[in-house]
Amino acid sequence: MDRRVVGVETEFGLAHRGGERRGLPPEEAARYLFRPVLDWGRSSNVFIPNGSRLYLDVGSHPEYATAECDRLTDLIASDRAGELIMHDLALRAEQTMAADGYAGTLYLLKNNIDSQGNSYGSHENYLIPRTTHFRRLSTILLPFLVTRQLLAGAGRIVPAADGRGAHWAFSQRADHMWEGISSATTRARPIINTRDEPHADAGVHRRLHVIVGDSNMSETTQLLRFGSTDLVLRMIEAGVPLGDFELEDPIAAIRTISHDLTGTATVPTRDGRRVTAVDVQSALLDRSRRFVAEHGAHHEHVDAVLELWERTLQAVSSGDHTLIEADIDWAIKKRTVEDVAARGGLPLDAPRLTQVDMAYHDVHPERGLFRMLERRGRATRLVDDDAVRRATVDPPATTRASLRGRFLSTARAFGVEHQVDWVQHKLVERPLEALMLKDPLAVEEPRLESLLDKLGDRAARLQELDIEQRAAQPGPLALSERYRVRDAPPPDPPLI
Ligand SMILES: Nc1ncnc2c1ncn2[C@@H]1O[C@H](COP(=O)(O)OP(=O)(O)OP(=O)(O)O)[C@@H](O)[C@H]1O
Ligand SMILES: [Mg+2]
Repeated sequence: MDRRVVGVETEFGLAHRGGERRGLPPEEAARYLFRPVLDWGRSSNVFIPNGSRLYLDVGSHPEYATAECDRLTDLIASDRAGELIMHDLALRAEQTMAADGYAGTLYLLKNNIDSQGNSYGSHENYLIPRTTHFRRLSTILLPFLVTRQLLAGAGRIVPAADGRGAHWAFSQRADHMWEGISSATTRARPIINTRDEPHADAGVHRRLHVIVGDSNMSETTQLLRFGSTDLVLRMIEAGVPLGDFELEDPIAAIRTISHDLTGTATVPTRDGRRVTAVDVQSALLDRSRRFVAEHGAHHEHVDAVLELWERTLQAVSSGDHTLIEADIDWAIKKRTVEDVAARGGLPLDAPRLTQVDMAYHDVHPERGLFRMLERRGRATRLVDDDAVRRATVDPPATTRASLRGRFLSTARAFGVEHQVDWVQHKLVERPLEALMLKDPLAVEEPRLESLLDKLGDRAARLQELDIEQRAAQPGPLALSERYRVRDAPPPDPPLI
């Protein structure tokens, strides 16, 4: 597929530290966090004008699912917009909590393990043709994902246990995966989830649901994570021979690989060989290079993806992590922790270093450690602050999310009851005209226009607000109204 639709869902960790009193438990803090969302959409599961979804399930891990994107930079901007949106909600929650006598600081962490060792996810969704051979997903995609942590792991200090001292791991999620491929998400936590909800034409497409990824802070890590996965999927879809790396035990392998920063630990394949993560990744990189040389680059970042992929494998196999210390999350974090450790003469299991590990994922734009590093030029950027801010209110222009955003904003501007999800657009007063947009790449739809026209003479009466006008509205920017209905023109003066 030349244009692949991708979306990523992020669950955030939440911690409230009280001032004089004890902080609120995360469940309660989460309820405060989502209060403006509930006021705005009368539900804790809402689609917002930038085409994305905000969601709070039972429990304490608020979720943001990006709109469907088909350009990597849109995906990165939309994902980062989610951080800003959550941060904005956190600031408001701090104020309401303080007013209720719970003054304190609310920390929102884009990581995957809390201090109690609970894990929460970062789920990727890729549109793939229904014809994709399932067997190839397990022989190629699964070993790719098991070893992809070298490229896209968020890194973690593992406390001493079972006779092994504190050490670094590539991935936050690896120790929390329990199955290779299955249809359950929560209990079994499979690397690839086979639940079949394509949010598209089920006769033509599937939505591949990948549950194994760590949440990333670094934009370049995101580029490599989504860009390399897309390339591997392209080769699978094109039927390119890719060898067979099917692993004997993917779950044992993902753990072994995560805990070996040298990349030299071997894991058994089904056909009785032993391979390292670098072996698997190098083979797939090599084939990707050949594939791109034969078929051409299908988007403007392909060369950057290949270059960073190669550099990352070199960094792991040579042990020279400085090669990627501004580009790949685990290496950026590791360097920072090592700086702090060296300055204070601290061992790796020092509590201060665990704090640094957590602070790396704090989404607060000033306090968050990753953001600080970025400001100091120690993390490479691909999208600028302005693009991220715009992505909090504007949907990506090249997918159906643009239609969803407009439908939602228009219906709200007229105060008309409506229902929206990834596919559906419905005005409650006109249920029979509900519109299912099954093509995720649709950006024009005459039936949607005529549905909107039923709301009145749009062109004449709706005025689109710019981002500053929206920022001036009360409430979170992401929930601000996109249109204002112009006042009716004043009546003509009476003739005398
Ligand atoms: N056809 C599609 N192909 C690829 N990605 C899609 C497609 N449709 C939607 N997405 C993306 O998939 C993600 C869906 O997230 P969401 O969590 O809301 O859905 P879900 O996984 O079906 O539901 P839940 O997590 O509540 O079980 C979003 O990031 C969205 O952009
Ligand atoms: Mg989901």
